[in-house]
Amino acid sequence: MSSHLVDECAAPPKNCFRLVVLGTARVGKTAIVSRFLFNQYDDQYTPTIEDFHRKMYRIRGEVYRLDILDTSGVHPFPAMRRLSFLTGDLFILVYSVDNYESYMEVMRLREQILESKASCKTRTAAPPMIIAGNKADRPESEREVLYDEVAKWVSTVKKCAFLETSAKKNGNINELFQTLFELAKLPPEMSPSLHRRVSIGDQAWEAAKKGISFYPRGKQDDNPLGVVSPHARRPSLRSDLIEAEAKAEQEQRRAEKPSIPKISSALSPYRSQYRSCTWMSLLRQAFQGLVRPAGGQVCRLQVQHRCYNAPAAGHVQVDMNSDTGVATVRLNRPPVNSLNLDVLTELSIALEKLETDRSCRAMVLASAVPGIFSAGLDIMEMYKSTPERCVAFWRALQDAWLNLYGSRLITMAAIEGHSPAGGCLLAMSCDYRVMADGKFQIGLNETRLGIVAPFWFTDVMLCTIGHRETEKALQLGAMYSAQQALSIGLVDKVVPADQVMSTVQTELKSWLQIPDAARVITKTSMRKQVLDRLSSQKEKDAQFFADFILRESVQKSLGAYIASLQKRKS
Ligand SMILES: CCCCC/C=C\C/C=C\CCC/C=C/C(=O)SCCNC(=O)CCNC(=O)[C@H](O)C(C)(C)COP(=O)(O)OP(=O)(O)OC[C@H]1O[C@@H](n2cnc3c(N)ncnc32)[C@H](O)[C@@H]1OP(=O)(O)O
Repeated sequence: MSSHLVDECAAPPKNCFRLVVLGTARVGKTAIVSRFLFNQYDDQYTPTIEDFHRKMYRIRGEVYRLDILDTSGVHPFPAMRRLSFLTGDLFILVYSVDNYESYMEVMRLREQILESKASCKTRTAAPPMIIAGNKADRPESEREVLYDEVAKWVSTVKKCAFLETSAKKNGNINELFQTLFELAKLPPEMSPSLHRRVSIGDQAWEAAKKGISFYPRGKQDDNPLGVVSPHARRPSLRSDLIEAEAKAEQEQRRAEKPSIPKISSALSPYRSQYRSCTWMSLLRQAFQGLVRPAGGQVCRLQVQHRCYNAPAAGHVQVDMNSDTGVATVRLNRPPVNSLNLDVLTELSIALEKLETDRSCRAMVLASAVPGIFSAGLDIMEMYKSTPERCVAFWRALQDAWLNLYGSRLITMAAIEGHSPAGGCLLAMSCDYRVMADGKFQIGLNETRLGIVAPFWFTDVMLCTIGHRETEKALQLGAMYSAQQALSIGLVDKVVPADQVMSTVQTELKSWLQIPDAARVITKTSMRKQVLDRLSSQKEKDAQFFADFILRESVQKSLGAYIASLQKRKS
């Protein structure tokens, strides 16, 4: 039976909750989830990338839905991680009693969740959380985290509980969920021991779905049921938004005060602040703490992004060919694909998703806008902006670049148009570049705008064309034709515009013949130093960018450059 039938008895928004499970690798997050859902334990360790589960309940005549996000402890996917903070209603933070560092990570995670929630002023400033000290079955001699130390810390923090657990021995798993559900004021029957686990097709569940009594009269309501949806998929951004709105409306109707505005109306005053403001951009701004709710009222933003065929994904289109394992990612922000906060966020999330998609081996970065690859960073993000916005924007760029340059995938740029500055950075960060011959230009032209290419732009160019060419290119802010770019090694192949894509596909064939593991190790070892240089100083770099770009002299140069672009047009 398919999962949509489970959803036939859809839970009302007020009864839908998202539980996010976080912690470092190998602490037993998936084992806890597996005990909770299936009462199973698997001794084999397989790193989780991100798993989504859904459990439906029928409790006292009402339907409830619990979505569970089992997150990765291994991979650094910052955009996905921040989204999980934003969309979670309740959290389990897991450490392992034999690993002190994993406990430290739990403390950091709690801070990050609170920071993220506070920044978008969601209804729950401190969401309910429980700390699970897992692997409590380990011998005392291996213990690195003392029970008393954690208990003492947890007693000082709000809306937080603590239990030691053993997913292996099924120790305290029921209690863990029961305590969390109590803390979150959810029905206690949601915990494993307080409802009957049934499967789809079970007569009791089918009867409950139809609202008829399977049991003798009056008995059904006393028998809470829980069913795991076998094919649950993460909801799209749009359906999450619709649901979040419905939930907020419902709550507004239920509670006479305080009134909770519709999300759209709560956020609408902010739409006018930004050009082409989409829901994705509102998510992004909330994500970065830039959206404040209207009129001092509270609103809840519970959204999720799915990159494949997500109807709400506007600026980055992903087309995954599962036969070949090749994804095509197209920038789609007319007129010139300038990279603003939204585009960079969408790009980051798309890249993270592809990175975790085991069927994906290669990615072609291209444009959906004719005649342009990307005009680079959106100058309007840097002109007359605020320090907070500048930092948020720069962090988004850093994340997108780290995801692209550090990707395990074969990455190829199909440059079918102009590619200045940030556009050139994206192209250079791929493994291979094919450019259309003709009038199009590519290069790092920052000095012409009166700004300076950051050290990591420079590093990538150095790795691509060497020291001497980079020195000249950067000082002059040189823009090259495709043929000139080919001659200095800035691109790998130049072909007529209508053959760029087919040439990329042909080139890909030989790259795909190389065993992935060997290729990835080689790529990683060659790029590590450059990636580490930025990773180790991201915050400093973001602050430095904001300070630099907001200097009066730099703003003046940017203003003049914008005017020159407009003049050239007229
Ligand atoms: C020791 C000190 C170290 C300090 C270092 C610290 C920190 C680093 C600080 C700063 C680093 C910043 C790094 C910056 C990177 C960048 O990417 S900056 C962006 C550079 N991009 C450009 O210069 C491209 C400019 N655009 C063009 O040249 C052309 O538009 C084109 C891409 C060749 C396309 O030409 P065409 O097809 O003719 O289109 P139009 O020129 O008519 O443009 C259409 C509209 O789009 C607007 N636009 C163009 N580019 C951008 C852009 N990048 N951002 C925003 N808007 C852009 C253009 O103005 C037109 O708008 P209107 O229709 O007139 O409204």
